[in-house]
Amino acid sequence: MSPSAPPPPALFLSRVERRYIQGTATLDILRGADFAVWPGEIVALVAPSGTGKSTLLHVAGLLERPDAGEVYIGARPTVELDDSERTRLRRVDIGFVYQFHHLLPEFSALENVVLPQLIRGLDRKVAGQRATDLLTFLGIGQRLKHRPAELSGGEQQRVAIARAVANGPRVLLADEPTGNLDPGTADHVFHTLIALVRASRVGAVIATHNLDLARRMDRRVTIRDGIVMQMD
Ligand SMILES: Nc1ncnc2c1ncn2[C@@H]1O[C@H](COP(=O)(O)OP(=O)(O)OP(=O)(O)O)[C@@H](O)[C@H]1O
Repeated sequence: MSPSAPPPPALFLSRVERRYIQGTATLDILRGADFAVWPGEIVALVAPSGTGKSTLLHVAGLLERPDAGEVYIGARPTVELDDSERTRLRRVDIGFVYQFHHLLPEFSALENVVLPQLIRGLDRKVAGQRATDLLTFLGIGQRLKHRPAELSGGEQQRVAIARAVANGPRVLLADEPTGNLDPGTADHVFHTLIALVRASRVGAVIATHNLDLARRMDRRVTIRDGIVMQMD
């Protein structure tokens, strides 16, 4: 690649197909979906229930293999990689945020953000400093030693966001990240999430039913007949 070549998309799905067999029926959920997300871009994924949002996130996050097509993380094709290489790539390059935070209850906020970095092989001190910086950026620097049960829902979700970006991923995938929060808290968490994505240049896909939040992202896409389409 020449020095002046633009950076590749953070995430690129090329002609992705994914189908499920349910009894005697075949469900063609993704039917040749093309979808690119650029570094620093935040894309809202808004589509009716059952159209394939989670499927798309699972394929993009290397949790499921497509039946056809290719998934690029940065410039790297992933479909032909073996399971251990896909797991490694997932740990380093992809962050996930779910509706329910899935934090480890017996660990503090800080430890929850340190752990994925240790699993990746980072030094404990470096990991601790990065976790502290991230949690401070997200406005919960005063809660580092609290366990999840001692935090509010919004605080828990901010810890989950810090954990998702702790390893400096290229791609952040979020499935209704504020769906479990009251509107005021959701707004605040969303705001900090956006700020973090902008600051870190991660490419983010956020599945949501909340059109108000979707309008505040860079771009909105939907899934229609198994294809990803721009909404506006
Ligand atoms: N592992 C699976 N086996 C069989 N069918 C599946 C599987 N996973 C998903 N499906 C089906 O594929 C379709 C799409 O599911 P998916 O979870 O991607 O939809 P969604 O758009 O995320 O929905 P929601 O907004 O309700 O979460 C659904 O009909 C679902 O039942």
